[in-house]
Amino acid sequence: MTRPASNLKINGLQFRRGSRVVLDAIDLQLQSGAVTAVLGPNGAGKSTLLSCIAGLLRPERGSIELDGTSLHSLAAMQRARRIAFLPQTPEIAWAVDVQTLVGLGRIPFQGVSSDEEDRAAVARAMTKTEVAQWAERAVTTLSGGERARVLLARVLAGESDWILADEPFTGLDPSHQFEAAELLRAAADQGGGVVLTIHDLTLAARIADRVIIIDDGRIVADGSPQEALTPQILRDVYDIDAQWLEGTPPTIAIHGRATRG
Ligand SMILES: Nc1ncnc2c1ncn2[C@@H]1O[C@H](COP(=O)(O)OP(=O)(O)OP(=O)(O)O)[C@@H](O)[C@H]1O
Repeated sequence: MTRPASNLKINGLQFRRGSRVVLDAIDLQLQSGAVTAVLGPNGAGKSTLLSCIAGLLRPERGSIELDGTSLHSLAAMQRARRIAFLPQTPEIAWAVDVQTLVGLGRIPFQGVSSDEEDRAAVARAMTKTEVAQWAERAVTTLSGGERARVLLARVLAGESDWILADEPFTGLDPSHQFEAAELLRAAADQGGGVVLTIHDLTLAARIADRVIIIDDGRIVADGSPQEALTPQILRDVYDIDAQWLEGTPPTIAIHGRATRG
């Protein structure tokens, strides 16, 4: 099943925390059918950008449009049906079972889809992420990585046009990182839009069609992984010496902190 094309258009976005400008002059057009990876140092503004695009934070300046409609003119539930958000450190305060937690991904569809459709979407998401085995278990009894897969299942259960995922691979072992990456890739291949933040350069290069690098609240690189993750940009942004290694697929070797001459 392929979805109709969708786009997110961000113009002149500025977001402040108190007097501090955390994001500035962000202009971006995001197209569905692709995986966009947002990278940058700690505190650069990546999570803030995703929260703005999800409609959870309201920027002081600029506009965000979803298919030509201002994001903030949409009702919260309407927005949530189109854009699913996986936060970086989701709090799970209560011992809800896995199936119920994944079902929370269907809340925006209450009154819109049938119980049967909701159950089927939850089952699909749990199968894809291989969490069905824990359906009855309290989420609080799962390991960090197991919980990360359940949270990914919750986002997939929404079957929304867009998935915004803030560091979705954190805490996952290498095999499950690839599995999660493949699930997000598949969502994009089926016409969905995927925007994720990530710190792993090689995984970003492998999974993303487009890489956006943010430094100190501004976009400093935007292009294919080869265009955006150049040794010079990596040196400027992260202060590291890194190089691309030939291979299938290519990888990025980090030699260490940049040596200053
Ligand atoms: N609730 C908050 N109150 C005040 N400042 C905040 C708040 N949340 C984030 N910030 C600040 O805004 C800046 C951008 O934070 P953000 O979480 O967007 O960075 P990030 O690029 O996602 O970082 P990381 O890679 O460490 O997750 C940081 O300097 C951070 O300290």
